[in-house]
Amino acid sequence: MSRRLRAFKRWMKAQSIGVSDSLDLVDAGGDDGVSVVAARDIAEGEVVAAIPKRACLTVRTCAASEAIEAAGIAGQLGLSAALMHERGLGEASEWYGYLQMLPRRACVPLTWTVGEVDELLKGTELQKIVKEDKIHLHEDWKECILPLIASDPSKFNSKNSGIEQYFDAKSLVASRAFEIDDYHGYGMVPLADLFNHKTGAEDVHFTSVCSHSDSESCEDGETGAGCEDGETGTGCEGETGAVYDGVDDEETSNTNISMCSSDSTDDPTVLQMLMVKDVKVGSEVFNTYGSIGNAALLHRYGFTELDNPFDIVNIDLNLVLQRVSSSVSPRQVRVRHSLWRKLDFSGCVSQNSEYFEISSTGVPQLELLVLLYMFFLPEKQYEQLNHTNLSLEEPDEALKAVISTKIDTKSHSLTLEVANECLLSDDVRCMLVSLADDRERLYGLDSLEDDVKLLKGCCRVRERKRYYALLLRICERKILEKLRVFASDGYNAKGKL
Ligand SMILES: C[S@@+](CC[C@H](N)C(=O)[O-])C[C@H]1O[C@@H](n2cnc3c(N)ncnc32)[C@H](O)[C@@H]1O
Repeated sequence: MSRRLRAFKRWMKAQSIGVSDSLDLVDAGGDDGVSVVAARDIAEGEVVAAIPKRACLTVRTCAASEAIEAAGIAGQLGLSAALMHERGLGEASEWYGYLQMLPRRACVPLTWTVGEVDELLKGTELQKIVKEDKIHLHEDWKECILPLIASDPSKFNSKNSGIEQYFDAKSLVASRAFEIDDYHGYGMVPLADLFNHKTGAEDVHFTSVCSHSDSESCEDGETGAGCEDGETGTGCEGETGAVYDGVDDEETSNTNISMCSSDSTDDPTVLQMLMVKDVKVGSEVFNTYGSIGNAALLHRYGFTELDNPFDIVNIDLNLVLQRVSSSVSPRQVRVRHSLWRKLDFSGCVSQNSEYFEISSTGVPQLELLVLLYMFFLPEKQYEQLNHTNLSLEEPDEALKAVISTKIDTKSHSLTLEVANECLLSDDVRCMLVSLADDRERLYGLDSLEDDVKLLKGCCRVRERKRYYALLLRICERKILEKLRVFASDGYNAKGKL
């Protein structure tokens, strides 16, 4: 066992953090860090860890609580300030045994250089987003952390709370923090943050009994879940007393907990890790950070997964308008785009850009199909649609109106399949293929095959950034391939209508 793990176990024991003897903590070092492995067969329903909330590092529990609260900083920003301050205290921090286990920073794109972002994330949606994040974080630091330094230089200074330290802390908070309850808000939860992620196949859930509810258990199970400006509430004042006593005297062994089912405690001052599946001895025990695509996984946690069913590719609205302009007149693009909006259709909107999602199976967002369909609608049907009186409060009213330019919607029940088939005119299918090509060109000159070859020669441990960025590109490009198949399958499906 590594020295840092031994120190962490001693610290957990002192904090009355209970760990079941069914869990082994394994330290691989480097960016892979620690993982949790089953030391024996574990049964669904077992509580494998119990963590008093007061052992979590939050704005409420940290030594600089007053200064941070007086500055009105909450959410992830407040927690980042708390983390920076505790790290600055070194061995004097109450959380030193925990903090010495953490990497200096998480290997997330936010902490990559701009050069690395431009090279490794070229063509992916993250390239722009991460550069914007960097700018926003600089602003946050100037607007919130600099005044904190000015307000209490005994606690915050440029050495523990400089811009570098802020990026380090923010990357750790984003990739490891949990939402604890209304009172604590976000927190670093020792032990719970050692479980790695597996999409849709987790073994364990993080559970917290809500501070404002007597009976409900609020299951979150996601690290880094929630938004930047999440606020801490003021409901329940401090918790008292140790809850679980370690029963093992050996300094390097787990602080065993004896309870074995979720019924054993409904103590609102304690967080639990509850098994939701049987796990065999020797297997890794996984948590889930949520059902999210690879770009989101890389953005927040610094890794990606092959065959992630929640993976998506985005196609920007501007790219669509540009591509369509090569086939229809600028006036037609403008007028029909505007009718699409009037009918209350829109893409997804994030950070000043509007885009359409293509699912992991290559199926485009319905709104994109509607838009493309409308661009190529013959003038007569377009005029009919333009003059239809619609009550947009009715669900699917606008979609029905669009579809009724092709089929009699009264004699067809409007399923997604029917809608897809109707909207997939020859022009739409051609456009989808062209859009897949346009989107693919953003990755540069290397082909998908080149990327696959590069990945084969890339070491995940030594070249972590390149490896996961390549995997993201490859997965996105495979989705674009599936989009092309979706577009051509439309030919076969056409006869069915
Ligand atoms: C909450 S921590 C999990 C524990 C972490 N392994 C450690 O050493 O502390 C989250 C980080 O673990 C790593 N991680 C978690 N799940 C992973 C996975 N499935 N593949 C690769 N890295 C993973 C990522 O670096 C992520 O930012």
